[in-house]
Amino acid sequence: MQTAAVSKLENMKIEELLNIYPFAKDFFDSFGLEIFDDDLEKSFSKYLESLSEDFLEENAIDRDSLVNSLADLVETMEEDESSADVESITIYGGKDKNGRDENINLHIRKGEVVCIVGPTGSGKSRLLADIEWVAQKDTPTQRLVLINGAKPDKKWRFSIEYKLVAQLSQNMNFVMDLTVEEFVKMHAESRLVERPDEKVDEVFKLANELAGERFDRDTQITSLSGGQSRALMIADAAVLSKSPIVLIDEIENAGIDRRKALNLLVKKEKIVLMATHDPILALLGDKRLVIKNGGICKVIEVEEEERSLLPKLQEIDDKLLEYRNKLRNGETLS
Ligand SMILES: Nc1ncnc2c1ncn2[C@@H]1O[C@H](COP(=O)(O)OP(=O)(O)OP(=O)(O)O)[C@@H](O)[C@H]1O
Repeated sequence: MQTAAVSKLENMKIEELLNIYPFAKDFFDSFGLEIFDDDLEKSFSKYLESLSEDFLEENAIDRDSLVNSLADLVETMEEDESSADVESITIYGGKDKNGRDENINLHIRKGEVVCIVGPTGSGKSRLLADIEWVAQKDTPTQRLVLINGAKPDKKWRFSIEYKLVAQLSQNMNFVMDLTVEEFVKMHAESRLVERPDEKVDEVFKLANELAGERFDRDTQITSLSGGQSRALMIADAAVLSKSPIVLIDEIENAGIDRRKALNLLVKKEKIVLMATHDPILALLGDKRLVIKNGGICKVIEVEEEERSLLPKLQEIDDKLLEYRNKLRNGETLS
């Protein structure tokens, strides 16, 4: 708990506190604390002192934990606001592996999907890492990343509470002995979302829509298939994560509905960047960054002409899926 935040609250007049943090009214109500007109001029600490010991005992509360809980709530609400307001990121090019200028100035807006392509070792992960770290010419690439067109607030780089980026990696190794419902609920509670039960329902429903095979709320997470756990992670990131940017490494062959997964993230107004060589995902994206020798060497806007290949690719993909399922079920392919 930050003591500065606590003492700021303690010194604030009740009237000021309710004006700046309207949700404090619900907070007081939930503890049965009534605010009368003559309380408005009191500081929060004076107000707390005016509560009788009997009242505190009856309601099983104490002054310190009231201040701390309100400070926690303020922190969470402020985090919500600041996470919601990332409208864009801008990447100013640095140098490639030979020290040549990257010559790029790339603007990515909320709701955009950007694919990153390039040979092994070309620097795709480095680019994702530069974004995650909000590079300020202080990484091997010397790239500069801006948020909303400006130098980023320190919180994006140095605070653990403000996570700019949610990473979805290929390996979902669950080791916990929990059911799907318990796992998602734990996430919802740790992220202090409002109405956690509704959010848990939403994550579960979406994850099942994305997964090839259905699973139940009481399925153990350790027994989910690769596709099911990936679907659960994507739904979880879309609904519960406050991070405005989602970075995904390859999701091909994960047995999930990739189009729905992307649509879901876009609908939640996230910026999505993914390293992928899956042609369907590449065509579903808005642009494609081509990486060579550590630098972005080309930006391809996905045009209608290229995108018109999608139905054909989808058909091939469905066919492959059908064969894969046949193999899975022990059938022959002829
Ligand atoms: N512009 C650069 N200047 C210096 N080093 C760089 C640059 N870009 C990338 N590198 C370094 O090159 C190495 C390979 O990069 P990276 O791991 O990002 O490649 P990749 O495309 O993700 O590879 P893979 O497809 O195999 O995962 C890393 O050590 C990375 O830090």
